[in-house]
Order: sequence, then structure tokens, then C-alpha cells
Amino acid sequence: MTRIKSLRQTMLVGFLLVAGIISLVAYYAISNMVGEQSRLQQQAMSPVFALIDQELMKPMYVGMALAKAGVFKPYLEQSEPDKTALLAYLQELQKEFGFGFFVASEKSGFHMESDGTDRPLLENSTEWYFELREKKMDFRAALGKTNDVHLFMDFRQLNEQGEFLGFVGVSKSLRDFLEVFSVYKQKHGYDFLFVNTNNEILLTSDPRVAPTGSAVTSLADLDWYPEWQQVSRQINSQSNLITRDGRDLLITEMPVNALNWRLFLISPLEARKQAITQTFIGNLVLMIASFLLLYFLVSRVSGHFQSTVSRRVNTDPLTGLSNRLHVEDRFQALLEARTPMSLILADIDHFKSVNDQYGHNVGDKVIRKVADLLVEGVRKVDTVGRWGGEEFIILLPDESLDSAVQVAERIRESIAAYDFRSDDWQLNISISLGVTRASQYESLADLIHAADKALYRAKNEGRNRVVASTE
Ligand SMILES: Nc1nc2c(ncn2[C@@H]2O[C@H](COP(=O)(O)OP(=O)(O)OP(=O)(O)O)[C@@H](O)[C@H]2O)c(=O)[nH]1
Repeated sequence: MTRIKSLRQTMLVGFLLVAGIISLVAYYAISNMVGEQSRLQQQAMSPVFALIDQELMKPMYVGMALAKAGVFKPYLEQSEPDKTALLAYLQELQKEFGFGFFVASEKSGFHMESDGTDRPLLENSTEWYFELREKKMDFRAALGKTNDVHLFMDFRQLNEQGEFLGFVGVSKSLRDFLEVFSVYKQKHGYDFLFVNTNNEILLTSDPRVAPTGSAVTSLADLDWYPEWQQVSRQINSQSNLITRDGRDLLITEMPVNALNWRLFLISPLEARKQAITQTFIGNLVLMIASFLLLYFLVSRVSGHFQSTVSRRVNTDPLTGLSNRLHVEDRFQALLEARTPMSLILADIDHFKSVNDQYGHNVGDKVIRKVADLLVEGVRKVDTVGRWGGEEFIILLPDESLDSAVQVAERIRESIAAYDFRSDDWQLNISISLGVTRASQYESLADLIHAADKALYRAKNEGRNRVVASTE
């Protein structure tokens, strides 16, 4: 009972241990995946912020600072400003910051750029100026429609009295953007698109949809956009997975508030998948190892349980010999295998007087010792069982009656010669044995009946002897 209880406890502890390991591994696996996903997400995003900052925000803030400081106002307030000095100033700024600067004067009606361009402000050639003036816009970032497309950031200029003086600002060639973008694309593996409120693509790393002097591509013209829009509406997410031509694309939308634009990041998932697959394989190996451990533990525990149970079911508790059940099973197995065998039935002589004289404990000790001597006297293939109180049975496969009689005789002698003793007792013990041989298809009961008759004769003939069955 105690053994079963401790077995149960071991199993419980084992299961708890393995459940704990599996939970830990699962937790570790999930947090690893999430961690990996976040790492990749961050890895993808951080260069984008650097890009926006360096390529867009910096020109915008420089333009804004110059406009606010009013550095061009002296030129804008004069009807005939010193254009040579103005151009020199614009060029100096371009050299300093690495992008273009421009001034468009309402009073003297010209538009001058740091690359030397100087053109009159006319409704049919500088529409942007008149459009911005009409709309009274303070700031706008837009593409200039010339052959060499530029991004212009225009800042409105007013004098002290609030009268309109013109526009000043910065410009960057789209070619410059494309160069920077292709470096980013090569390094980080994704495309990006900047679109304005009209969904027009203003800046992009994809030359196929980059604006030209004559045409601007709309977001709606891109093959992935309708599906992306539908998914993002459905699940209310700005980051969605789209499959195009067998490729998984993760497309993320982010607002660029300062410019009133939106940025779309299009990243193919192959590289990300590889990293996640690696993490997954690592976790899978851990999982399998845990399951193997669980399997190992369960089979160890169940194996132990099974052998304990089968030992308990098949063994006589006093002697450790096979019990009746096991002897019967063993006999059946030999019968089915058509193995010829002999059978010995042995009984301790005058055992009642041992109990009566020395008590049951001494009687038990004698029974145990006789059992040991029986086992010592036979082969490994033979089965020694306790049939009743002081009665034993031995199955001897492939043994003829004569040799079984010889075995019985040897055992009898060894027991008769053994000095059964302890501090306060000493006994002469003998056994009587009946031997029989099984012919095919005989039942165990029949065999025992024959052996019992022989044993009965041995007892009658004076005990401490072997009698072979004559049946
Ligand atoms: N100590 C002990 N005694 C047992 C056990 N099983 C049976 N006995 C005793 O064994 C004795 C068997 O006695 P009997 O069958 O009368 O025969 P016997 O005294 O051995 O005499 P013979 O067999 O005729 O030589 C009885 O007293 C039983 O109580 C056991 O497990 N332990």
C-alpha cells in the first residue's frame, strides 16, 4: 500500500515537473516569437524614422527656421533687390545644408533658386505660386512639375503689417531621394511610398511608380492597395499581410503629420520568415525534448508500476516464489508451446510440530529457507512455486521422469543435510516429494493429482523420500 502511494506521489511529481517544463518551454517559445517579431518590426522601423528625419524633417525645419527668422524679407520687400547678392546667399545655404533654397517675390515678380534658376512669376509657368497665394496656405510640401522633379517645401512670408511678400523655402531633387532610397532598400529590404492627402505618390523607393514631370501615380493604381485597404478596414489595423504573386508582403501605414502625408512601408516577409523559422525550430527542438522527457518519465513510472503490480500478482509474499496463479500461467504457456515437462510436488515433513513447538515465526523461517534450497536445486528455466502452506510445486520443462526424480533426490538431500538453526532453536527438516511426467494435453489438475498420489506414498513410506508416479 505504501509503495503504491509513493509510486503515485512520484508520478504526480513527475507529471507536475514535466507539465512545468512544457509550460515553461511554451512560454519561452511564445515570448521568443513575440520578441523576434518585435525585434524585426523595430529593425524595420528605426531606419525609416532616421530616413524621415534626415531627408524630410531636416529640410522642413531649416526652411521653417529661415522663413520665421525672415532672412529673405529684405529681398522680398524691395521692388528691385540685389539679385546677385540673393543668389550668392542661396548658394551659400545650399552648400551648407546639401539641398536647394528658393525665394519667390510678390513685389518684384521673380522666382530664384539656389541652382541659378531665375524666372518671372507667370500664371502659366509658375501655377503653384498663384495657387498657394489664392489658398492663403502658410506651408505646403509638393512636387514641382518640371522635367527634373523636385520636392518643394513652401513657406508663406508676410511683412510687419501682415502684407503678403511671397514664398521662400527648400527644394530637393527627386533623384537625390531615389539614391538615398535605393541604399535603404538594399540595406533593409523594403520599399516605401510617401503619399499626400490626394493619395498621390510623391516619394518612393520604387522607380516604377515614382512621379515624373508629366505624371503622378495614385495609390489606388497599385495592385495591392484595394486588398490592403479592405483588410485594414476589416480588422482595423494599419499593418496587414498581403499575398502578391506568391510573396507575402507586410504593408504598414504611418502618418507623417508634419507634412500632412502618409508613409507606406512594404516589406517582403522572406527574411523575417527565416529568422522566425529559426526561432521556431529552436523551440520545436526544446518542445520535442520535453515531450521525450515526459514519455521517458511516463514509461519509466508505468514500467515500474507494471513490474511492481505483476510481481505482486504473481509472487508469494512469504517466500518470493511464484504463487499458484503464476504456476498455472507458466504451465499453460509450456502446454501451448507443446513443451514436454515433469512436475514435482514437495511437502515439508511434520511441519505442524515445528509450528507447535517453536511458533509460527520459526515455521515461516523454515518455509523461507526450504524455498531458497528448492530454487538453488533447480535450473533457471524451472518454475518453483508455493502451492499451499508448506507444500511446493516445481515445473521442469524438457525434463524426463528419471532426471526429474534425480533433481528431486538432490533437493531432498540438500534439505535433509541443511542445518536449520538460530540462537535458541535447531531443527532437522526433511521433505517428501512426488514426481510425475506430463504427457501432451494433460491438465495441471490431473498432473497434480498424480504427483499428489506419489507424494502421499512417500509420506506413507516413512517420509524424507522421493516417489515417482506410476500413472
Ligand atoms: N508457520 C507457518 N505454518 C503454516 C503455514 N501454512 C501452513 N502452515 C502450517 O503447516 C502445518 C501443516 O500440517 P499438516 O498438513 O497437518 O502436516 P504436517 O504436520 O506437515 O505433517 P505431514 O505433512 O503429514 O508430514 C499446519 O500446522 C499449518 O498451520 C505458513 O505459512 N506458516
